[in-house]
Amino acid sequence: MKLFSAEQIYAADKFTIQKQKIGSDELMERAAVQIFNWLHTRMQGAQVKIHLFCGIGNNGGDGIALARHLQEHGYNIAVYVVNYSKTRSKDFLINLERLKDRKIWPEFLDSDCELPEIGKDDVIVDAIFGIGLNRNPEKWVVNLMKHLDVSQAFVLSVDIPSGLFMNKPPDNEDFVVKANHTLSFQAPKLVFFLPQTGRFTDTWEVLDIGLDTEYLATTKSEFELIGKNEVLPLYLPRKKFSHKGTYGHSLLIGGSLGKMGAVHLSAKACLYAGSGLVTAYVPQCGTLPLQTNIPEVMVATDTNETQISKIEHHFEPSAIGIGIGMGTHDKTIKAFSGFMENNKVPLVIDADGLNILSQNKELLKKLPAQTILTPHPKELERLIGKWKDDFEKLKKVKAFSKKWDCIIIIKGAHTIIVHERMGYINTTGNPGMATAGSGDVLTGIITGLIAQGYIPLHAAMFGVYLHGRAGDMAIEKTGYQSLTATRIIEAIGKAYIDLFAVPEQPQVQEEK
Ligand SMILES: NC(=O)C1=CN([C@@H]2O[C@H](COP(=O)(O)OP(=O)(O)OC[C@H]3O[C@@H](n4cnc5c(N)ncnc54)[C@H](O)[C@@H]3O)[C@@H](O)[C@H]2O)[C@H](O)CC1
Ligand SMILES: [K+]
Repeated sequence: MKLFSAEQIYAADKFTIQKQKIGSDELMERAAVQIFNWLHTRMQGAQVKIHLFCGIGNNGGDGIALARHLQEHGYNIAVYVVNYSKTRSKDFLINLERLKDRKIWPEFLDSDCELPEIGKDDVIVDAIFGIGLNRNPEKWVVNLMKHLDVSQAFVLSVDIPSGLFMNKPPDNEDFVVKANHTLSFQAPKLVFFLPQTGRFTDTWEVLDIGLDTEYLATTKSEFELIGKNEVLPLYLPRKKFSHKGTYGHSLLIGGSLGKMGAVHLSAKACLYAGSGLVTAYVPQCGTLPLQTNIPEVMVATDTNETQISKIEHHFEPSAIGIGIGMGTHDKTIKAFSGFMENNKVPLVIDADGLNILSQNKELLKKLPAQTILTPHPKELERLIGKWKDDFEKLKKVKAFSKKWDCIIIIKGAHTIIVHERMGYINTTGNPGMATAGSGDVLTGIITGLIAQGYIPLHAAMFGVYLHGRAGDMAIEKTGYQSLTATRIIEAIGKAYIDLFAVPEQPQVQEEK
């Protein structure tokens, strides 16, 4: 699913209005009817007080139009116009007139008004600012936002929590309404997925207001959400007449004394993701535990007992994952540099591999095309330098990806896969996955997918999705706290099967 910029949404509006030969107020009406239906389905006419706070632009217009529908269905409403500007939008005014025709008189709020009383069991509709916000709200509007927050009432935001910009974080978190739920028109907004701005709404949902499908399909966005619909077409089925060689030979290089578990987890995940053969290259101390615990994995051993000191392999791997648990011993740095000089095999670099790369930036020139880097935030900072906010971070990562012809997986609550000008945002996964070894599992999965023939970008998208989905399926048994990396691996099979699960149909009772 594409995530559009504010400019693209305005352009889609314009295009739709022309093509469907409708007035702009018709789009507002659709938006209001969709929100009304959402509320009506849940409230079923309940006489809970609904406070509608409406700005003077089109977001406010949505709120005013919604108020009319709620009143027509007998809801207990109070309508306020947050009068922050004299420049009111045309469709706001049309809907204000329609409201007045029904003898509903909103209360006009401005800088010296008294704030309305709101009970904690009431509902607030937040239609103050939408995607048109272009400067910080004035102080009195911020006070109103605080007032909404302390009321503890349920806050339903229209389109986007008021005060959130579409392309930068707020200057102050008090400048934004804290929404319990947001009903967003046509497409989710990028800000819902970034750590600095995603926390302003607990949950969100998209409402279809019938913007032109051709426009939406042909317009290129800079961000896309990755869900089942997006990864299913990437799936490479297993063939009947195939053998283990068909599915590639993965090589995982890493481990050091005390961190051998990382390779263990990566290698196991790689196997579970479907790699035909897996070899782990580890220091000598890793041989016995690996051979004992995962008999399916072959082990090649460094001459050094406790760390990797020279990387050699005597077969042609289909894909290599390197860096997991590897440490940054001088000997290992030398071995890594030597390896990078000569390696042409598709590569996934994680953990200490990334740290070594950050300290030896000349090695970036040696990355094979489309190498996948999987940094967590600290590793990313070492690689690209500091950023001032999430938006600058994304810009810098995109530039880095283009410059070095690599794919970067920014790990987080919503992992983002960056490839040149595109960012693919994952929708699976949960807070339980913030646990030791979870990243090693991801590296193993992605390496195993490349070995099976997925192109690196598809391996990154498919792998990140599968990893998150396995985590989601595993917590059904473990809960968040007890989820471990091993349990994620064990659920990879379930996650694969789930790709093809048909949603359960509601049971229809046969008439007797
Ligand atoms: N296709 C759709 O998604 C549709 C969305 N709709 C709704 O329209 C809003 C966007 O409306 P717009 O009038 O462009 O902007 P806002 O209502 O967000 O802002 C109002 C207005 O106020 C000015 N302004 C901006 N920031 C400030 C500020 N800090 N203080 C004072 N004034 C400010 C600015 O000039 C804006 O014009 C969208 O979110 C949806 O809710 C349509 O209803 C249907 C199609
Ligand atoms: K809003």
